[in-house]
Amino acid sequence: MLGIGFIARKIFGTPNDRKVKRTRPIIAKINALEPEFEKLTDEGIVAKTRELQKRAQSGESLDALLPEAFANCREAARRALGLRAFDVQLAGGIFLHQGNISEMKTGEGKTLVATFPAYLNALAGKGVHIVTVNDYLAKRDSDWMGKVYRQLGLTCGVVYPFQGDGEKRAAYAADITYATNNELGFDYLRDNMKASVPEMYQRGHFFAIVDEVDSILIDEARTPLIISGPSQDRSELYRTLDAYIPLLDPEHYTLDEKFRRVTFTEEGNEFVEDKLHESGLLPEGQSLYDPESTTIVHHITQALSAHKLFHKDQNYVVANDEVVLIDEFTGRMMKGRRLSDGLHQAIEAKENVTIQPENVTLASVTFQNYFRLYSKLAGMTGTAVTEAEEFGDIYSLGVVEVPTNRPIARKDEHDRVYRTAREKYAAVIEAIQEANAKGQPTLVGTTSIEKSEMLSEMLKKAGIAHNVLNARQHEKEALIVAEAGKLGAVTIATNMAGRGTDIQLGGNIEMQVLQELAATPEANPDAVRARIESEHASEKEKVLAAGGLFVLGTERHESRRIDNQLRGRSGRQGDPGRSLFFLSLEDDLMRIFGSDKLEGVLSKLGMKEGEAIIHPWVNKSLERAQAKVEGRNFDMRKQLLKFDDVMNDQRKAIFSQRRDIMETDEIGEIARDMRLQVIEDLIDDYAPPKSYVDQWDIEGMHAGIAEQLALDLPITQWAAEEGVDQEVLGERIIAASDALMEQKTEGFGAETMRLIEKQILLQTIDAKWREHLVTLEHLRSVVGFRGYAQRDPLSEYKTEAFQLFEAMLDSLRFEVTKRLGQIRPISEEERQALLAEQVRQMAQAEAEVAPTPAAASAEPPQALAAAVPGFDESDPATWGNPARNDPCPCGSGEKFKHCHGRLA
Ligand SMILES: Nc1ncnc2c1ncn2[C@@H]1O[C@H](COP(=O)(O)OP(=O)(O)OP(=O)(O)O)[C@@H](O)[C@H]1O
Repeated sequence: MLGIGFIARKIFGTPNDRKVKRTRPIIAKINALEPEFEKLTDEGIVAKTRELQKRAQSGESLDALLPEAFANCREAARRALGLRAFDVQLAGGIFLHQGNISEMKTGEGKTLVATFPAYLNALAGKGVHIVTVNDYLAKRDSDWMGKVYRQLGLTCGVVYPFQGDGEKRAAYAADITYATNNELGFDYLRDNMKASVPEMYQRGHFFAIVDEVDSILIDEARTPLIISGPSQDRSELYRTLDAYIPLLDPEHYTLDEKFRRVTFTEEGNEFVEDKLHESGLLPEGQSLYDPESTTIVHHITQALSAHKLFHKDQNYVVANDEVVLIDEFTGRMMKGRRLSDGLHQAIEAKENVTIQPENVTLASVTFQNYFRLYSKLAGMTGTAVTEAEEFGDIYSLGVVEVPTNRPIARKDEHDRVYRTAREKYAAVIEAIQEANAKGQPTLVGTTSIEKSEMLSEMLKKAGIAHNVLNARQHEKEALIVAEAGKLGAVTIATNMAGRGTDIQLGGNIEMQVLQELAATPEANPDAVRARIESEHASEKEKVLAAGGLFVLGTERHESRRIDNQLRGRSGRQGDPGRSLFFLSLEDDLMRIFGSDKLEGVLSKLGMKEGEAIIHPWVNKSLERAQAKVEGRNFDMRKQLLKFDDVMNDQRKAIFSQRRDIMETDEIGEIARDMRLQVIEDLIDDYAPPKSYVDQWDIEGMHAGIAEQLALDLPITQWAAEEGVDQEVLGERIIAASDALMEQKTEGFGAETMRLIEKQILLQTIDAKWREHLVTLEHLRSVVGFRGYAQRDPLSEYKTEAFQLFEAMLDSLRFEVTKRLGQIRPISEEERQALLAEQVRQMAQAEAEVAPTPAAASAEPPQALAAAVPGFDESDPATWGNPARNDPCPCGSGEKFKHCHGRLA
């Protein structure tokens, strides 16, 4: 029976239908403008952009400009790419502009959709960021869509790892910037470690369109981005502990695959304890349960995890003496990403590669918090409804389903479930052969590099020609994708073939033209293109007749979305296609997530060797298992976010303080306020409020003042005077310390003093903040245990994190005041000595680099000769090139690298 809800939906439409309907009048306006814009010359299009920019920047709302801007953009894209955006694409663009997630089915052309809101919002002149999941897509999309922006008279840039400074700066200064979430997050962190505003790359966080938004804001949200620096080398420890793991028996540990957890049993603990005693890593008489053993327990547990939870070629690959992680969702190598807390080192020990030094966190941010910096956020995806709740909860983003341009013609068949993996793969090979025989291009999805290579071996044996697309082959990605839609092509892929893998039926014309022109440079490009286009048309005809692209899945992923993305490689733009998953009871997902019931049912049905069960009930029960995992991950992320929120508020406070300090002209006042607070604290400590003189710790105060303010004051005498209370004392100390600082300012000159104050403040903030991050991390791991004491870990964490933050600010004030008290201009003799030392060191450095002419010429000796006669400590331009470990010529007493050397 149909419920009231259904009838109501039929009459009134769903909320989604209504949202889509509301775009109709706007789209009608854009369409009505089309003939007028078609008539514009190329210059006319650019002139229109300039006009719109003026209007936007003089206060006209972007909403009001939308129809003209979209009409201009559509015309520009038609000229630059030969694609006329469909009405549904405009609708998708409108939703993005309104700060929503546009859900558009795979292959509907989201890359083009993003140009509309990007163009409109870029008119405001504050920069628009388009965020992609990987560097390949950032480059591809900025090349591809860059043509549209240029046609419109706007600039477009791309940001990528290891880019030159100038190029990156230009990319961020462009109207539209393409970048991965990683690069954006890292640049944000790096920017906030810089010493002055002009050095920063990002000019703010105005509007971001996040492509494949669920991958970035949901899958990856759990991973914090971390900038870290090396600390001590403990490779010996890792190697020693690693050697114990292979000696363990199954009763020594318990493995919980569902929660990805492995722990030692009582027996295991005893075994390990003995081993540690033998090697001397654990002192005799100390047990693993003693609090002093925390670190060693931690590391031996990591060694165990490295062996039991991390699998080569599934979770990571070993390449060039390095352990490189593989992204679970995209199947791509995550170069530079390291597991924390010694886990990466444990895996390195297991794989017997060089153990990289452990790192300490210098700065970190999660994607969730990075993206919450933007004034407006929007996203695109093929598959968001499964996570609509999370988007609403965490990012306040609404999800709108945009209808497809043409109905989907792909057939998604029911799963086929076999008893064993062996039977499953036999059936897979057979299905590939069958499709191949009629020329249907086939894309085979696998869940790991290992499995993709195993299947490749099997196909070789069966004599079927094919390509393999996995993280090992990523250089050839574009080429393999370009071929994958050709008649009879077979492509085995890991989940690298997901978002953005645009497989064109009959092959990719552009790629073929490029290849042919590279092989025969003398050929006429137009003739080559014409021939390839006509060949392509007939090949596409045959592929369509064979049924379009066949997507064959060999396992289901934990997340439904990843499965849907694989299916979505087929049936793009209304093309025909087919998708089918082959599963077995031995698959991880089935094994781990309640296949008992399933197995019972199947055995009752009495399956024969090689036979599959195909039933909608199986699909349903699998989807339930997947939903369960997704739900659990969601809860984990929410919890993580709550913890991270605490740090995020603190980070925002510190980063904004930092920026104020970089920009302010009143640094002297900030430093003085800090000093006054320090003096107040000192008096409170040694002469508490309402206490009498004979209760004061006068000696302590004298020493404290000497230490903090570099002043030797007659506190004892003052305290003996009639009528001297805390207030009078305070006034005298302030006067003395003000006088001292004034004297220093005169000695250095006001300008240099400001520079020094700024640097000391920034350096100290950075150092304190880093220490604080480490402390917070420790606090986080410790509060978990407190759960046993019936206390809520989160509120414990919040309270303590706040106290730690306040303590950090206190110690920041003390440190800055102390360091400023210690600086002094250097004397004439010291200056001479310093110069002599510099000359000596430079001569030595030159002697060392002499054998390589290039390096020697990089530091011309004239630089020094020119610098010495005019040396002026207040003018860094006259210092020549001090060595990093030398005292800073400004006379701060700090090493150059910690002082002015940081700015250079
Ligand atoms: N208006 C249009 N007219 C004709 N073809 C179009 C149009 N818009 C996009 N296309 C084509 O559709 C294909 C898919 O585009 P695109 O890769 O942007 O899809 P997508 O929505 O991002 O898919 P997915 O995210 O699932 O990979 C491309 O080959 C593109 O050229």
